[in-house]
Amino acid sequence: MATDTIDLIPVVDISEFISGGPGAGAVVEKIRTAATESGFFLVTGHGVDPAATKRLYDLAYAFFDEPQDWKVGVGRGKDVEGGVAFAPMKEEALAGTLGRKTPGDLKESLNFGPRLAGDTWPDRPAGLEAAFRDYFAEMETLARHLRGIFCTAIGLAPDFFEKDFENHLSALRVINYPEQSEPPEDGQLRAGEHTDYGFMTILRSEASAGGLQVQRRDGVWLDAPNIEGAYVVNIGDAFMRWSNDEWVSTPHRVANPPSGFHGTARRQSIPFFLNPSAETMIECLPPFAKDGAKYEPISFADYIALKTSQAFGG
Ligand SMILES: O=C(O)CCC(=O)C(=O)O
Ligand SMILES: [Fe+2]
Repeated sequence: MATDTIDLIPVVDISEFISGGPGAGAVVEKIRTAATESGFFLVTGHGVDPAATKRLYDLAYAFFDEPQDWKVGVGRGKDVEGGVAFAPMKEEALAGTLGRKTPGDLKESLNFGPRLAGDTWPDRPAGLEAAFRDYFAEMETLARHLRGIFCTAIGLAPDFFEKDFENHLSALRVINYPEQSEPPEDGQLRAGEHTDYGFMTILRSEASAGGLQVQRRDGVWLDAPNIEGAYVVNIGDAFMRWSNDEWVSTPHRVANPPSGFHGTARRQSIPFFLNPSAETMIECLPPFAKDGAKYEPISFADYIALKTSQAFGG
C-alpha cells in the first residue's frame, strides 16, 4: 500500500541541515528513523546541480545508443586509474551476491571511480569523462552532508568519518535497462535481489515500468517512490556492520516491466556507491557498543574481500 511505502521510505528535505537552519534537528530525526527502520529514504533540498545530472544522464544515454560491437570494446582493461569500464548485458547477476544462481541481469552499465581501475575513455560521446567527474564531485558534496547528518543522529562529532573518506574508494555507475523484446528467463530480473556492500548509496532513480523495489521486513516488495529531482539513499552493509546492525542495509532489486507491457520501458539509473578508504577500520561505533560489539574490527579492504568470498563461495 502506498501509505506503507511512504512511511517506510520517507521523503526528507535536507536543506535546513545544510544551511544550519532551525529545522536541522527534524531532518536528523527523520533520517535516523528511516535508517533504522527501512534503511531507505529520499532526499530533496540537497543542492546537487541539476545540470550536472542531466549532462551525465544524456551523455550516458547517447553512449548506450551506440552499437553493441563498439561498446564492448570500451573499458575492459585495468590499467588506468580513474578510467572507464563497460559491463555488457547479462554480465552481472546481483542475486549471486546472496548466493543465489540466476540468469544475468537485464542491464548494461558504465563505471568510474577516480581511484578505481578502468581503461582509456572513449572519444565519443564528447564530454563523457568530464560529465562523470563533475557529477562525482556533486555526489562527494552531498555525501559529506549526509555523513554530517548520520554523525549527528548517532551522537558522534560531525566530522567523525571525514578522515576515512580522504582517499575514498567510491564508484559511480550509470545503468541502462533496455526495452525487453523477449520475455525474461525464469528468475531473471533487471537487477537481482541484493544489498549494497559499502557505506551508503545515493541513487538518481527514474520512474518507469519495471523499477526499483525494496523488501519490507515481512518479505513484501514495495515499489520505491520516484520524485523528479530527489535522490534515493540507502544504507550499505559496511555501515550496517559499523553500527552494530542498528542501521539497516535492506535487500532491493529492479523489477522487469510487466509482461505484455507495450509502452516505453527503457530506464536509466545513476547509483553512486560511497565507500571509505581501503585502510578504514570498520569497528563498532562507540554509541552502539553498550551491549557489546557483534563483530570484530576489520579494514574496509578485508571486509570487501570477505563479502565477495561469501557471495561467490570462494
Ligand atoms: O537501478 C536501480 O534503481 C538500482 C540499482 C541497484 O540497486 C544497484 O546497482 O546496486
Ligand atoms: Fe543496489
